[in-house]
Amino acid sequence: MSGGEGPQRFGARLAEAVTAHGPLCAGIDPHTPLLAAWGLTDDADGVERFGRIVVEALAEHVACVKPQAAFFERHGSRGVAALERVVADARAAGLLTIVDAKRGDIGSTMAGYADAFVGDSPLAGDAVTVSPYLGFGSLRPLLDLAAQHGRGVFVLALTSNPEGAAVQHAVGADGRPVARAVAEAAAAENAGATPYGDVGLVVGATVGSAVSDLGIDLAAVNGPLLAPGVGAQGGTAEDLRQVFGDARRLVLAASSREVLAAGPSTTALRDAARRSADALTAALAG
Ligand SMILES: O=c1ccn([C@@H]2O[C@H](COP(=O)(O)O)[C@@H](O)[C@H]2O)c(=O)[nH]1
Repeated sequence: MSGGEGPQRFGARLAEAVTAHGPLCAGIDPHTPLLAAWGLTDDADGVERFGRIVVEALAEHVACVKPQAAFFERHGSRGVAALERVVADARAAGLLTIVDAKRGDIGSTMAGYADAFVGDSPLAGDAVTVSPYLGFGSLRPLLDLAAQHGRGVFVLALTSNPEGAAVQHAVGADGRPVARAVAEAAAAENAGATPYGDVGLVVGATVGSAVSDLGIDLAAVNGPLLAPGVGAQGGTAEDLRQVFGDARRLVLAASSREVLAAGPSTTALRDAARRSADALTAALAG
């Protein structure tokens, strides 16, 4: 979608936000111990308050936020309504939102997830995470609706957890490692887009040498590379340079618990996020 024909594309909006605020996507993960530490109840009201505090603290200070849908869904319909209000709050504050929902299903059901997460539903943020492990092609309805609405999609490629390798490093029938096939499919979606396309990948900060070992050309993806695992999972800003190499200009690092541990003070949250964004900017520069 080019300028003037519809909503500004996600890739363009994200690139602008990263230029303004640095490559940090702050997670909104209201874990039970964090809710307790913040003096909040472990229910729908607590997770909503938690999310809205993060939005208030970080709007105009970070490129985007990533609410983790699981922590809202665990409180049922009231939790889902809380997530909707956090997404609305972020939008009103001008903060980009990636809803980390990791949906994936057969194509016909994917159309339902598309309506929920990249269509007109109140659950739709600026982008959503999805799983390609029912086949990249099964994502088609969601990829198409996201493009129509100027929204983004982050496809799991090399996840930050150690168990992911058993599936993602496996070599498929066509001789390509599964994660490389996912990366090449994302690249095809983004061909020709500037500054980059709307279909990103999830590649953990903790994956070590997997990108080069599997022969994955991340720069060719030409889409944002969401890198969770910085902070609580042991990944560092310096690791990102090693993992992403020439593709580092595409990196959007995700960090949740490390930043959230500074709350509930909005000033302390903001300071923690700024420190993290500055370290990431420095590590990824040049
Ligand atoms: O490969 C992945 C994909 C997603 N995540 C999510 O990111 C955050 C990480 O939280 P931290 O507190 O910074 O560890 C969380 O919501 C995960 O579900 C990931 O970690 N790895």
